[in-house]
Amino acid sequence: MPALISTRLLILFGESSRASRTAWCHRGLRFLTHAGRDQGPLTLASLGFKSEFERPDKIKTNKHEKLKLNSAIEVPKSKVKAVGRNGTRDVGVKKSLEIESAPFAAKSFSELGLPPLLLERLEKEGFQVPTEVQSAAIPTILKNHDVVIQSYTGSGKTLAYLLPILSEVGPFANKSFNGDEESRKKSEIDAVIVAPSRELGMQIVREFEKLLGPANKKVVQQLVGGANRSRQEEALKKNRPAIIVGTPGRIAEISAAGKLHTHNCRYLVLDEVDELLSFNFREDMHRILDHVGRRSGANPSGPKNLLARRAERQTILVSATVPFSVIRAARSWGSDPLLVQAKKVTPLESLPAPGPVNLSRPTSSSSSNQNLQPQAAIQSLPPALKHYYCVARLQHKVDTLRRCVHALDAKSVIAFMNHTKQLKDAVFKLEARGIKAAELHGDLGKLARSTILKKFKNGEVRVLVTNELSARGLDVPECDLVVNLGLPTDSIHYAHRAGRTGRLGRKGTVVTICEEPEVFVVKKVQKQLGIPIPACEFTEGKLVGVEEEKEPSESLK
Ligand SMILES: Nc1ncnc2c1ncn2[C@@H]1O[C@H](COP(=O)(O)OP(=O)(O)OP(=O)(O)O)[C@@H](O)[C@H]1O
Repeated sequence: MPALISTRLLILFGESSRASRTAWCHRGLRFLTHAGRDQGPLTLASLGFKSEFERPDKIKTNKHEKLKLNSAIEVPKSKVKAVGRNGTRDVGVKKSLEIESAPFAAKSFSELGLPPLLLERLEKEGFQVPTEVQSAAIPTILKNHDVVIQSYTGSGKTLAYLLPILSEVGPFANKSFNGDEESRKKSEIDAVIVAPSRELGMQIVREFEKLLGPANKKVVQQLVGGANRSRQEEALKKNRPAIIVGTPGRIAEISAAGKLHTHNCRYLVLDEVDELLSFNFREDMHRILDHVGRRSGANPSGPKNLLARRAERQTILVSATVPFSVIRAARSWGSDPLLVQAKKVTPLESLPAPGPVNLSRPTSSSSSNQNLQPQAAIQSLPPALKHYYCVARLQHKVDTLRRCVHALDAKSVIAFMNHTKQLKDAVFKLEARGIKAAELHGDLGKLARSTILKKFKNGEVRVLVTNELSARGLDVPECDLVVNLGLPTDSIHYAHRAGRTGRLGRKGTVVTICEEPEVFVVKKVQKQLGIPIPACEFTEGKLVGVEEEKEPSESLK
């Protein structure tokens, strides 16, 4: 039964008093988040692995590598794999993993073993210091491990996999790994990156293009739905891209038509993997997993084929939220996969199976969601985010949003609603009150979607009213406020929506506007994420804190 919360106006915050309340919230946030995470540093040594270094000849070494190899971990012969110079994996070679020596907090990209040409490009594009997750992931991927990359929204996970791929594929790669031009022409796609939405796919392509520069743009091609398929197929034939980025449906479609040759592919990246494992994508993902990096000539139905697949490609799974279903998938698709987080690399085999599922309410159609654990969301939020909730009647929600935008003086706002039909009405109401707004949802065409996003990114649109489509991966660094006008289905969805703001250390606020009977959902999200979400109101153009009087039964819990 929903908790009954009577509220009383507590303080009228001016800028300074708001700051002090914020500081309180932050202390609470840090403490709770820290308490949730602080189980001592988990290193491979602490997990009982041998600290001994051996570098067998067959394993590739990166010439540019400047890592200090202080210690290493020896892995049983049977479980070792590596990518050879021609892109095939040498299986059964004794290999040492220098995970512990990965410079988790590298001061520059040059410490991470990237090729000089790529370092030059990074500098040109203004990327100077790698983030923590990049510092951990780049050397680990360069050492050929299958990985699951988990770190909070906006922490730079895209470059964490993109840079090691560009170190070995395309114009910046060491030629001895890349092969000569002739063999590259003969070879197929080298890297397949899958994303659950067109917007995210296009964003990843732009990130690649930024580093590749105009001269090498054709090394990467996007294969997203909603665009002309035959044009994409023609471009594949003409440009022979080494990297493709796309949505599951379009990649599977072109692959099934025999126009996409990925059997010798070296990298398969699933960005927002927990979403890609959902029921909606099941068939397409099946095809992709079956055909990317498969040894040509292998019997597709036999059990040996699975082993062949494992041996051929490097699988990189990425998300801010990693439920156990992803861990299980990574274990079955990869060999000795590692979980890479900021400052931490853990063998997946050492992770315990999850406890009983405890979700606030039934989730969407996603089958993987059945396996979601509240813990999956805990480390997914940027620590500097501020969270509030505000009670409003359904018919007053949009007006409350307007007052919220003014009170926080937010410049770039993403407002989430659950039903597409409601978006137009909300936009109309906001525009009528002089706030530039636009709707973004899946029913719009590709062109309309990219035009709206462009306008939002360049500041022409102040409030983007959208649905779950924009919850994952969308990177608009300027976004300083996220508002939930419709409640997210669970803490995982809350985390992804919230993560559209406060990216890469920036300030950000998340406000959930809900009806009184929905407050219990906010309370559950708060508990599952381990963050304070205090109540607030918007009065006289200011954010006003509201004290909550707990039910007697609640205070006894
Ligand atoms: N080392 C870096 N230095 C400066 N900016 C960076 C660096 N790494 C990434 N960025 C920028 O940070 C922003 C967020 O990165 P990215 O989108 O990869 O985050 P993410 O962790 O994938 O987030 P999400 O989980 O929401 O998908 C992007 O604008 C990216 O260009």
